[in-house]
Amino acid sequence: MSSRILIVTAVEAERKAIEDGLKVPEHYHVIAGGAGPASAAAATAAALASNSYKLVINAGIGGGFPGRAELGDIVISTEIIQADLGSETAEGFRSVDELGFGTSRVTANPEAIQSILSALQTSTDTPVHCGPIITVSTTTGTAQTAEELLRRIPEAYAESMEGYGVAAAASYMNVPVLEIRAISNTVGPRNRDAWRIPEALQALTTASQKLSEVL
Ligand SMILES: O=C(O)c1cccc(C(=O)CC[C@H]2O[C@@H](n3cnc4c(=O)[nH]cnc43)[C@H](O)[C@@H]2O)c1
Repeated sequence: MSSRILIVTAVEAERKAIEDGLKVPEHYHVIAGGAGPASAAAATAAALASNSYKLVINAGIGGGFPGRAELGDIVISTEIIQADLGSETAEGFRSVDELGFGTSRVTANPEAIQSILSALQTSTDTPVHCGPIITVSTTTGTAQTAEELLRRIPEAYAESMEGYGVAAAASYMNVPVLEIRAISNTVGPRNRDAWRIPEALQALTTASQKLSEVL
């Protein structure tokens, strides 16, 4: 079995933040696969078709749900959920799972979660949370959408745009997967001036340093 880990980010700045923290870079392949679930799935599938990996990680900055994950915190996924994959009906949104023609959920690898969680909790002051991370094709920009997403997935901690794409490709190839997000902004009314991207990228580098000590 391969000993390498594939890490997929959306953009180059996230890729660099991860790579800057890695202790033994040759044990990892870090790619920026593009924004959104389709680009992320395509990039992950292409990487998995040409090499074998023991684990796939989707990593980057993300939105945190207020009261669950604050700016600069780290969230590790327990489940990766495409929150907008389904149908609108007269009774409201129904996921593909409820409608019976697919799944919008991938369970993250429990052993990898535990290893990363222990490494981060014992060695950094950064708060680390474990919970579902949702994937959306459109970044949430209103309180109404944030409420609707929490109605659909009450236990969500964070939001991103790539997790489910990466997870779907990894699951298809039977490779364990998880998602890690450093919180750059709050999920809710859009306020780009309040995004803390440099701080989130720094938290990502620290997390990458620590995870590369245990994976
Ligand atoms: O402008 C920059 O310097 C810069 C540096 C690093 C990353 C970015 C991005 O815009 C990354 C986009 C990426 O971030 C995720 N993200 C962040 N916040 C949210 C959110 O509230 N809801 C959904 N996704 C979010 C997402 O995965 C994007 O692909 C810019």
